[in-house]
Amino acid sequence: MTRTGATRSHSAAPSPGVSSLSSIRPFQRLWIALSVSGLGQWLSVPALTAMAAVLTRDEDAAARAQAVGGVLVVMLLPAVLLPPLAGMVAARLDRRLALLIADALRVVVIVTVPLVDALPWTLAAAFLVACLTVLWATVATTAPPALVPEDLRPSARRSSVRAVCAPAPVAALLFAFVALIADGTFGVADRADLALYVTSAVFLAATGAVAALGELPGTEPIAVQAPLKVLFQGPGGRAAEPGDASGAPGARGIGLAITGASLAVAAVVAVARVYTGQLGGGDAGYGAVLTGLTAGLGFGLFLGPRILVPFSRRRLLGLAVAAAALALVVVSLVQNLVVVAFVTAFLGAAAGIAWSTATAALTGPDQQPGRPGTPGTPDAPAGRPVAFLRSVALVTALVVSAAVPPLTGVIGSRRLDLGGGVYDFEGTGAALLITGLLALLAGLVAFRRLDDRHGVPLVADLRAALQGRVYTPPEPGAADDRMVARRERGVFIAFEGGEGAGKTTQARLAAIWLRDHGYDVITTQEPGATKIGMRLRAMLLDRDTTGLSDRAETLLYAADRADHVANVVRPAMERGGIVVSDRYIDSSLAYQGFGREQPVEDIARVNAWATGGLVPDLTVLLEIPPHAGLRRLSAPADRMESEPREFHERVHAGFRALAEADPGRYLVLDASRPQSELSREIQYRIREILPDPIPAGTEDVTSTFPIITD
Ligand SMILES: Nc1ncnc2c1ncn2[C@@H]1O[C@H](COP(=O)(O)OP(=O)(O)O)[C@@H](O)[C@H]1O
Ligand SMILES: Cc1cn([C@H]2C[C@H](O)[C@@H](COP(=O)(O)OP(=O)(O)O)O2)c(=O)[nH]c1=O
Repeated sequence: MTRTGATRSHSAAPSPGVSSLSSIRPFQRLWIALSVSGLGQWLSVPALTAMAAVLTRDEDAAARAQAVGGVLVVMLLPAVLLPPLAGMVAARLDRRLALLIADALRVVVIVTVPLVDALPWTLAAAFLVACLTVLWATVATTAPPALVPEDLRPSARRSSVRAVCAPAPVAALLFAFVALIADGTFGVADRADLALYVTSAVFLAATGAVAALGELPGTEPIAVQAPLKVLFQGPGGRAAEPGDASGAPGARGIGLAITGASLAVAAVVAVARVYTGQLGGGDAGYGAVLTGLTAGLGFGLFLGPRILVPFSRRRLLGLAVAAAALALVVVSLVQNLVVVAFVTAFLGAAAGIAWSTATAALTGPDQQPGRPGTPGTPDAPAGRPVAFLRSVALVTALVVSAAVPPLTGVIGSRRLDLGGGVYDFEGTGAALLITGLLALLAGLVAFRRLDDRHGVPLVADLRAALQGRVYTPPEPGAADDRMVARRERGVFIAFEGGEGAGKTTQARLAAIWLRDHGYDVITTQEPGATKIGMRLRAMLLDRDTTGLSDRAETLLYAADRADHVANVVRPAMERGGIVVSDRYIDSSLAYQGFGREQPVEDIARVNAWATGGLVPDLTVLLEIPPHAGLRRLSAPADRMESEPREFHERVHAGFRALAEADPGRYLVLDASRPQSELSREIQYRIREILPDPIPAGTEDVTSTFPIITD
């Protein structure tokens, strides 16, 4: 989640155990069989869509686009709806038998498509192939790990996912090659046949390879998550709550980003066959565009963890989605097949970067699959968030495949009179343009929601990252270095975060810096800034306090806050001071709301009443994983610190959700960074909200004041 941490966490080191995997013969043989089958699986998509296009060749572009879209829809539906059923079937079948059935039946179904030569059967066959693919994929990702020792299973799992996905660009290239041969050999009516026969042959080869395998042990459990359920429940596994406290910080923004990236990728796939036809390319052109897209995706997945290492991963995610969307806009406007193929490759790369960055952000630095230094990290902890993103992508692709082809028909061919000239466009291009703009909107909103460098100029940040460093704002220049004697209303700055995040340290450093510049600064904290507050604090934090109800705890913190605001904060602000508080209302929302699982709105209401609605001008949120923060503390744990890990995880996610709900008021920082860097960023942000400088004449006088250092 945090910038530098997440970046380092999935750097370029090889996955542990890969070299040992290659020495396990049964695993290798299964891997090869799965890769061949994977090739057939990816080849079946362009082959069946091309068949649908051939069968509607005498109809208009909209009808062709809908036939192609129909094939894509029926191929995606099983992937969205059937995984739980496939899991149940796979669990009851011998693993090898399940692979054999899936491969052999796909040989038969696909070979019948050119023989029957009719659209309804093409659609039905596409559906059957997709159902078999779901069954196959369930076994393909769970069978290989059972063949390797326990400690190699995580890398075996990742390796089998690669066997399933990596053949996609090879399949697209093979399709383009086969289409070139078919174009020169067959009549228009039979041009898609060869690709289908080749697909069938690939599945036949896979069947043979599986038949030659030995017994596949079924020790690895099959736990299949239903995509729609995962989508509804969110990455944390619970139904989404206001502010999204589902245990995966920023999940909504990340989900939105993946929606944007999937919109762009799926729109290209949905109209590529018809669009390339309109640009003068046949199936070979279609294959070339798909090759660009899939190779770009693969390259982007590889590049994601390695590109712009010092740059905020969250910013990178938003930017990658925006780049993919802009590429789609270019694809929609440039009516040249070669350019379209290249720009599509760029689109794929941007989407690949978005995917790998999103999964890294959701699974967190400690749970990165393949992270160096964590050999044997099981995929399980990362499984749920990745399943969530997969569901988002699948459902987006399904909606796009169902909606974009009809949209091309609704728009139709048009001529735009631009005064000086005319611009002819087809419904396909216009539908791509609309989807591209939607994806761009998703990317920009996601960027805003996810931005963890609020106030840091993007261009300077990017430039610094290109030079291999993290951008840190400059020291305040002479012109900003003005002093302020007094003003009518003060400034209220709160420091928030979990235990040991460095709130006290940073609040103190900020106060010193402000005092150095002549401000009247009041440092304070919660709970316990007043006499009454001290007594409440003792009650709240003493480990001897047992049986305190959650509501009573909430009210005691609110009582402390009411006293604090009435007797310390408001008087200081009324005399124009700058109040720096170590914790404020957000602590109650995070601890008593998210942590204790009480309704956050109720806590907010009680506290708004207690404080007369006083909200900080700036809240600095210092983020640190709870276990790391708690490790920093040396004193014996108090009543709150001794809460279980899950409590602190909820508090952590709660703080993040609060910041995301009102990004303008927060500065969110990775608290694992060095203290000096953090305080520099805090100073930079505080300067934005400081009162106006006083006239220069007064400055001459105040600049001679002695510096107060604490
Ligand atoms: N950025 C940092 N990096 C490493 N250690 C830090 C950092 N900031 C604070 N610390 C140390 O962590 C401990 C807890 O810091 P503190 O400011 O008391 O946290 P909090 O008030 O959030 O509980 C202290 O020992 C402090 O010196
Ligand atoms: C202000 C506030 C604090 N707390 C908790 C958080 C801390 O565990 C504890 C305050 O302890 P304290 O030692 O002051 O904070 P820190 O450990 O961050 O330096 O009270 C709440 O649960 N609700 C609140 O509203």
